[in-house]
Amino acid sequence: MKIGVIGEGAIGRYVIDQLSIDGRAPLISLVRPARMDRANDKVSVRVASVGDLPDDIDLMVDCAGHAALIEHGAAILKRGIDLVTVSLGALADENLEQLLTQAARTGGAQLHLASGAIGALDCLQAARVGGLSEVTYTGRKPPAGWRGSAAQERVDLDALTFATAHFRGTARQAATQYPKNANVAAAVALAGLGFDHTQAVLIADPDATANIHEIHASGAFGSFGFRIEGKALPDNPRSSALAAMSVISAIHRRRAPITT
Ligand SMILES: NC(=O)C1=CN([C@@H]2O[C@H](COP(=O)(O)OP(=O)(O)OC[C@H]3O[C@@H](n4cnc5c(N)ncnc54)[C@H](O)[C@@H]3O)[C@@H](O)[C@H]2O)C=CC1
Ligand SMILES: O=C([O-])CC(=O)C(=O)O
Repeated sequence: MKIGVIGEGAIGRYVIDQLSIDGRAPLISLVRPARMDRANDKVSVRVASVGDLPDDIDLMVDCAGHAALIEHGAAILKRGIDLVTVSLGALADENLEQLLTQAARTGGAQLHLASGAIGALDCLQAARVGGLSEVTYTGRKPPAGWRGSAAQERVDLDALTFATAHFRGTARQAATQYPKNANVAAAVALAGLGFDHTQAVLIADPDATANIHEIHASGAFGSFGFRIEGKALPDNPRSSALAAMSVISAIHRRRAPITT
C-alpha cells in the first residue's frame, strides 16, 4: 500500500515512524513548498502539491491540521484518493464540509475521520439512531496544552492555581475557535448530535497531568459517560498520543479482511 502523509509535526512523525516500521512501500510526504529540502530518511519522495503525487498512491493521511485539510483535501478526493484526517474541527465550516462531500463524490473517494484523542464514538453513532437528547464534551488539559490557543487571551495560563473553564459553548464554536485543541469536540459532534447541539467545555487545569476528555450522553438508549486520560506526544503537549495511534489504526483497518 503506497501512502502519503501530510504534516511532519508531532502526529505526522509518529505516523511516519510507525509506517516505516511496517515498511511495505515507499512513503510520500506532502509538505509546504518551504519544507521541500527538509531531511527525513523514512520518507522516499517529497512533493509540494497534490498534482505531484504519484498515480499509484493508495491513501493519503492528513496529520497537519485544519489549514492542510482546507488546502489539499478537495484536490486529493477529486483525484480519487481516499483521505484519513485528524483535522475534524475544520468540518465546522459548512462550506468546507460541502466542498469535501462534493469532491469525494466526484472522485469516488472517501474522507475517513480518524477517531483521534477520544473513544466511544461508535456508541454515540449507534445511540443517534434511536435518538440522543443531550451530549456534552469536556476537554481538560494542563496549561501548557492550551498555549498558542484562544485560551491564552481568556485566562493567564502561567498564573492559574485551580482548574478554570476558558470556553463554554457549542462544538461548532469550540472547533472554530480552537483549531489545534478542539478536534475532539468535532469528533463527538459528528458522531452524535451535530455541531450546533453538542455542548463543549474547555478547561485549563494546573493539577492535570494528562489530556482528559469526557463525554456524557443521554437518549433513548439510556445514558453513558466516557473519560480518557491521554498522554501527550513528547513533541507537542497539545496533542494526545492516541490521536497519532488512531491514524495507524485507521490504516490497519483499511487493510484488514475483517474489520470493525
Ligand atoms: N482529532 C484529534 O483528536 C486531534 C487532532 N489534532 C490536529 O492535528 C494537527 C497536527 O497536530 P500535531 O502534529 O501535534 O501539530 P504540530 O504543530 O506538531 O505539526 C503540524 C505539522 O503540519 C505541518 N503543516 C501545517 N500546515 C500544513 C499544510 N498546509 N501543508 C502541509 N503541512 C502543513 C506543519 O509544518 C507541521 O509539520 C493539530 O493542529 C490539530 O488540528 C491534534 C490532536 C488531536
Ligand atoms: O490531542 C488532544 O488531546 C485533543 C486535541 O488536541 C484536539 O482535540 O484537537
